[in-house]
Amino acid sequence: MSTVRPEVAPAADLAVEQRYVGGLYTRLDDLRARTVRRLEEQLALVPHNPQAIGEREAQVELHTQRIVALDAAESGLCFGRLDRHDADVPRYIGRIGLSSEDGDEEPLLVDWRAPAAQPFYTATPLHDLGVRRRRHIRTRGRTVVSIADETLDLDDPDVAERSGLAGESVLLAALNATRTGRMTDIVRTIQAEQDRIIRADSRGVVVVQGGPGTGKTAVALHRAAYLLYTHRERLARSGLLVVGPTPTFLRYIADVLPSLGETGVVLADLGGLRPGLQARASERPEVAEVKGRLAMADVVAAAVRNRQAVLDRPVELDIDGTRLRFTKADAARIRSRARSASRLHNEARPAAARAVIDLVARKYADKLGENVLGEANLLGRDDVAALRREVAAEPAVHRLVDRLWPRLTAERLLADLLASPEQLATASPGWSDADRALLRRPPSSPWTPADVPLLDEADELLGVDDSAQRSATRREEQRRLRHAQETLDLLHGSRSQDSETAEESEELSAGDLLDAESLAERQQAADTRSTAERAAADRTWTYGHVIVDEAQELSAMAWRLLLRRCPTRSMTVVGDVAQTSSAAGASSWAEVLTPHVGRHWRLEELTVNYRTPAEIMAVADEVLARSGSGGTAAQAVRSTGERPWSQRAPEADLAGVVAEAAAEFDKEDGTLAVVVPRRRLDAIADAVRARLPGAATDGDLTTGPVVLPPEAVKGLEFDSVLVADPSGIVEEGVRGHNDLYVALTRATQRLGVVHPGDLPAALSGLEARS
Ligand SMILES: Nc1ncnc2c1ncn2[C@@H]1O[C@H](COP(=O)(O)OP(=O)(O)OP(=O)(O)O)[C@@H](O)[C@H]1O
Repeated sequence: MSTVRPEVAPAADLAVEQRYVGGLYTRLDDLRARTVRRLEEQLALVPHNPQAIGEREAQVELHTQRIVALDAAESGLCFGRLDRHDADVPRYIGRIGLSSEDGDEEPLLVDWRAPAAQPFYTATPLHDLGVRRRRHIRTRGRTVVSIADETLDLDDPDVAERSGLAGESVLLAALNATRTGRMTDIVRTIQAEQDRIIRADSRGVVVVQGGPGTGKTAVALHRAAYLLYTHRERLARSGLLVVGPTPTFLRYIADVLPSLGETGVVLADLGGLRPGLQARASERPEVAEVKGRLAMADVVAAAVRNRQAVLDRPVELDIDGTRLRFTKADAARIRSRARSASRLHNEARPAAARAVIDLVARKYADKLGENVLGEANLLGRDDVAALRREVAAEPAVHRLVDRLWPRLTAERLLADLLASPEQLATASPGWSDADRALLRRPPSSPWTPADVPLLDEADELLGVDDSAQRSATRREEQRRLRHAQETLDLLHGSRSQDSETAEESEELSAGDLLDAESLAERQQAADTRSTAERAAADRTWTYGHVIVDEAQELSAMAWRLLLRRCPTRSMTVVGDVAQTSSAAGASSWAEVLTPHVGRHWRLEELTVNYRTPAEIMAVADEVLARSGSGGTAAQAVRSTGERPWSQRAPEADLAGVVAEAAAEFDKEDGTLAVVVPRRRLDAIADAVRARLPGAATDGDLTTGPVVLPPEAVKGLEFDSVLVADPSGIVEEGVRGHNDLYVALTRATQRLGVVHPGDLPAALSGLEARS
């Protein structure tokens, strides 16, 4: 399957394609120059009212985006050509669509996402979709450097030998290329099984299951670009969210969408999904597992309820010398009045405050107007109203309201809950002490990614007490209205004084067309942030489409958060249940998704591994078979002829041997990762750094070798991978075999394993070296 058979076209063809591609670049330059001119014109405008400012901003945004897209198309503008049975002119496929100036029916270049481009990815000799020949055009800068042709003709004797991979030689060249530490796009070589998923209907939840290296991330990102192209208007308004496992992973994939000309997408990891918070602290996997359980939704809800008018003993109040008693039964009355006012805690607070004041005022009036003869209260209605005002101004009553119905933020609620054994116990009836103990933490501990869904859950129940905000908004509206009226009065006044001729008085003035209200509306400052910026800053934003990568790692609570962000359930979920490392993650898609979307999801599978050579996959498959995860490996698409090896090192020398092996790998081209059990991270990183001073333990993969624990290499890939202490990785992880499987499958070229003790039986396929 992996033989590279160049399908080179004659040199004359190269000249033909160079002429055509040259023409495309001329057109691109022309369009760019025109767009720059339009942008400059807009920037030179001096808008005189807020509406014009808004319009100008929109135009500036439009032209800027267009320039960004045109610039992104520069590299590899055109990469394909289709010759069809029933058309005389060839169809060229590229990164963007370009039409000819005189509006010819056949565009100069068809955007890879357009339906007309699909046969480039999916036509086969058996289903040729009207295509006679598919040509892959490779360019460097603006120069065509090679052409590879595939004839889709069943009578062609070459066809029978082919592997079924579209553009095999071009694909294999891309797969063999050394890596840079940043993911690149695959528009030139998308394969048919990937294309089907990229273009799948946007409605509903699509789950893409596939072994390591099958292109799940690549497919997810190209699908994002495809959906933005196909549903541009809708998604421009509602936004698209891509969720990945770690900040390092997000940095790794960050260039792909911009290289496809798309910049308006929100990329976030779980810890970054709460606006204004970067939850980056780490915690033990057992703790994250407990926090991720669905039952935590009940715990958070109970924690909120337990902060609502719960008294363990009566409160004595002193109002102007009069002593009053506020009982547990009184608190219960407040609770039911406030809860019937709003489901949301903070929104119910004004009702709680009113109920407390009413009740205290009544007790006060009863006491003051007590009739010793046992007859009706001596106070009249006005007296009672005056007492109510007095009670409402009383600091002791304010303190009582704060105690009975505190204004709560999600952060405060959760910090209090996790720091208080009593609050935890009341909020989690039926839980084991051991699980509760896992949740406990000191009050000012930093937030972890697993806290983010809990904070979000709390926000859903707390809401905001926006009464202060509402009255500020009302005041601001009134101010604008007054100002608008004054403006109109001024205009009107000046006209009546100045208009001397009948003709002038016939002219329409602003006051004729506008009333104060609509002028005030126009004067509202336009929100000039892009959709992505607004979405990223708003916790309650709901996206038009959500893409989740490495989705097998998400806990049930994280799913709840994401599904709230996507009420339409238009989602693409990609992952591999055989690579789950977190205890809270998934072992089957049905188990994860059924509680949230029932059976309304469909499964797509990817079966070909584009990353890992067959020699390495043979070893990794053995680990997978023993992991009991039930995952299925993907078929490796190429082999390198280089066998992965193992080397034994005495425990005392482990770090040194690993450093030496790393230095050896580092002589090869491309990127290098050393994957180690977390507990050995510092020692091995120090040894590797002593040998290779550029080595890092953080997530910048572009600067040199990295030493990382298995959970940090999820989703990434490197030319060379060195795994240290495989048994340590298996023992340390909650799903240790999965972690080892992930580590082994990161390599695109070579793999070595250094082991202090016996080699795990699953790795016996490695070539032992001394
Ligand atoms: N059609 C393709 N053409 C060229 N390269 C491809 C293609 N499909 C996948 N690749 C490359 O294969 C590698 C693996 O892809 P990707 O990271 O998307 O796989 P994955 O399924 O997400 O892997 P994992 O589950 O291990 O994280 C990447 O370098 C990607 O660019």
